[in-house]
Amino acid sequence: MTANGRSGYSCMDDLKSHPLPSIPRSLNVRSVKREMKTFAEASALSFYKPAAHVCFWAPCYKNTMFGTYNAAVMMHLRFDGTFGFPGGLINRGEDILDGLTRELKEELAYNPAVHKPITYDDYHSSRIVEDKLLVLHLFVVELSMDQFVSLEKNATSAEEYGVEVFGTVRVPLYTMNNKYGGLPAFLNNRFIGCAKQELIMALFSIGILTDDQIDELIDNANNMKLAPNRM
Ligand SMILES: O=c1[nH]cnc2c1ncn2[C@@H]1O[C@H](COP(=O)(O)OP(=O)(O)O)[C@@H](O)[C@H]1O
Repeated sequence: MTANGRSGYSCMDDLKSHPLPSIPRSLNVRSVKREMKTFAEASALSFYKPAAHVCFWAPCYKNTMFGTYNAAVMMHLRFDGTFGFPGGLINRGEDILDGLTRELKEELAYNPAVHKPITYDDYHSSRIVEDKLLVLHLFVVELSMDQFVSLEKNATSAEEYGVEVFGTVRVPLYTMNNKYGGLPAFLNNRFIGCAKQELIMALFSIGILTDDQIDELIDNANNMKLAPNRM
């Protein structure tokens, strides 16, 4: 069983029975719900171009002088200066997992034999971008901390490092005493497309954040006046 709550999907077609994930209260708004599609609905949009991205995470308890966190969650800095998840466009006729694996090799030097192969059980959700005719599939993949750290270390040897991607980051999952430093401040970065909402959804599905914590997080992120060194 995965953080996505399911198991036993062996091929792309199996995902057609996958329901919509539960959406955190703060994202349960019309604009988000309109874009979220079940895999079956998304696959029926044959003229949309698919892309797949992955949120790698690993359980890891760390108590630092800035805050405490229970998981390492990976995002990366992209060529355009925004944060997003590793992954990319799937070629016409290509299996989604094959395309995702190809992209991850290019961007992260990901090696399924070392870092754990991604399976359809790791599928989380799909969203459409109507004006770009895109369907964006998100996978949420739990690694061991050893696998996660190996992926971080390998990333600088990837073919696309310094071209399409400028390094992985661990998302700071705590909120500092000033109620802004850490995750609220991180959320005020620029994110590609719906990646910020995908991050919040992934943290909710994994069980790292509850509805109440997400509400508070968004309030704190919006409340930049609490930051001592605001720009
Ligand atoms: O983390 C993400 N979440 C959701 N959408 C993303 C993310 N990263 C990129 N995208 C979107 O996916 C599409 C493909 O972008 P990407 O740069 O990953 O593909 P590529 O590596 O094949 O060029 C773009 O429209 C981009 O806006």
